Amino acid sequence: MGHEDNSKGGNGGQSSLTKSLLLPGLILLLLLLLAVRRRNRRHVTCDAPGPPAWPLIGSHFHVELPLWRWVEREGKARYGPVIQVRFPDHLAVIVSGYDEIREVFLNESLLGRPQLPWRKQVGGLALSEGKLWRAHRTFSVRALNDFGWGRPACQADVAEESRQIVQEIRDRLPAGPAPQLRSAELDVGELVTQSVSAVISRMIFGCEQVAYDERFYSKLPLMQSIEQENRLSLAQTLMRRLGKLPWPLGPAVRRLLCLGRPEPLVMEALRMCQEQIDKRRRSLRHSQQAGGAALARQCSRDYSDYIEFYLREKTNYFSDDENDSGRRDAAGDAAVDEATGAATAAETAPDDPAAPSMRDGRLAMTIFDLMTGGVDAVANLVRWALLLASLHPEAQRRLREELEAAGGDASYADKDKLPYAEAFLEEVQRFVSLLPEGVVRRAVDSTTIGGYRVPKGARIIPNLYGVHHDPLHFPEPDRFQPDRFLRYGRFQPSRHLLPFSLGKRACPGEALARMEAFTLLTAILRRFSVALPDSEAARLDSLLRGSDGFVRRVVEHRLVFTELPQPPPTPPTPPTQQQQQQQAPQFL
Ligand code: HEM
Repeated sequence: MGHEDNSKGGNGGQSSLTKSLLLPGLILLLLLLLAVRRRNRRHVTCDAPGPPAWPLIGSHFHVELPLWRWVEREGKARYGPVIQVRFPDHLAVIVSGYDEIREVFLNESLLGRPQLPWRKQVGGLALSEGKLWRAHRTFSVRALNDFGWGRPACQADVAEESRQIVQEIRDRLPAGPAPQLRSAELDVGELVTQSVSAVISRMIFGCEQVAYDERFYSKLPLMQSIEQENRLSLAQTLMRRLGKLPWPLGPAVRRLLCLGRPEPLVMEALRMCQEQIDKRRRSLRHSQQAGGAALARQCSRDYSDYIEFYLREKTNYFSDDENDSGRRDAAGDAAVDEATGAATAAETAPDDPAAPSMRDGRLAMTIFDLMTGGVDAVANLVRWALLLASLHPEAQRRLREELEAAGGDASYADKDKLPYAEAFLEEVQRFVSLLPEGVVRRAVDSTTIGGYRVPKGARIIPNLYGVHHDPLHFPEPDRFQPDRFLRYGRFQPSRHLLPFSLGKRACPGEALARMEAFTLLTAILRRFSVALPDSEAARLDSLLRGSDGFVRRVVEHRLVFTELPQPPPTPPTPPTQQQQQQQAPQFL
């Protein structure tokens, strides 16, 4: 009995313990459920259709990368023009219809970009947001527009570059007996990239160009960060998610995985850029000491370069509290200071506008963005245009006839006389869609797209390839047909073609890109015919597929370049009266 009583007493003790724990447990659970409900109410969830999503791994196994290919192959037909895809560390919304993409580009709540922890506070153009982005954007667009980028003076620079590339190609052709046309199989990819990068580096750094260095152009932050983002493995996205956990776990994971610091390659690129900025600053100072005359002698152009503009105008554009929130990301700042050798604000004499400051680090980031944005896309546009010209001899013939009819050395200023050349390049942009997913945006506030709710923080991917290949707007979209951009013999652009996007975040380099691509392509095709050699024809499918990067790069290939009979050489255009009268600018 005593034993029974004891055991009863023991069970009774356990059950009273259970009872006393049950009530607080239930209350805790109830509170948790209420908190989750409140949170869900506060946080808008996306109601767009999409593939199934599983806890932690999201829709990882239901989609393929790059997303635009998956959307075109099956996603669009199954889920429609707005699709949500959940990844372990973020929600992506892929938008394919023209009306919906237009809505994205013009929506103020979708002006953000996915944020890399270290990049947030160091500015740059392409991946910053808020006030910081606005300040850099206003500054850069002003520099691009008002200081001659895309204007006649700058056109002369590009024309000079196109003469040089033509000469380089000629030099690579074997000498032959006089009446026979000289011909050779060449890969001109690097020549084109060098030309484009020479133009843009002269515009940014002035006359002292940065020597061509492939690392500098292929590994720059804009490309690198976006491409890395697009290629993250499941394990990497899971790590990212762990890094978002609350203190102390999240910060510990971030520190362990070095998530808050720029890549060593980015640091190297920043350092290279800072060296150029310092060099330019010194030369401008010397030129000012010599009364501006030295610069005028040294450079034959009449527009400012980007750094010159920065040194002269920065106080008008940037204030000390330009940070979005006033918070500074210590790890990011320190890393960029270290990379660029820039002094912190405290070390900088406030009344010395030429002294290095933290903003030099930001200038370096913006320059990277302009150079990577500028070089890779434009060089690939010209290379795609040459490849497509080689596959369409009839288009090539019409283009050349038009160039001959417009006069031996017709330039970009004569483009109204060259509607077929413009239509040809427009069709290259459509057919290839160089940035098939544009540049990813981020919702800075909850909003809607095509009537679907989209929460703050979601990444928005505009499927530009999909719009450019929509049979509703471009019949037989997989046929290369420049004539679709001609009407009664005149160039007729289409509003459904959006290679440079629209609205406040649209590509700031559009005018320059169009001018460069047009000038280089017409200069090359005026002097040479291009054809695909048999050795390359065997892998035509992979050539037409291109690479699956952020920019659809042309894969390496050779074309047969045959020199055409030369028109008589025309002397270089003398400087205009306005150009001669223009005073050497004052800086520093
Ligand atoms: C064929 C050539 C080019 C194409 C197809 C292209 C396309 C684009 C697109 C689609 C965007 C994204 C806009 C958005 O999010 O709405 C963009 C942004 C950008 N592009 Fe271009 N681009 C080209 C050439 C250039 C050139 C020559 C430069 C530099 C001079 C440049 C610099 C930039 C920069 C800095 C951004 C980021 C702008 C921002 O976020 O505010 N691009 N480009």
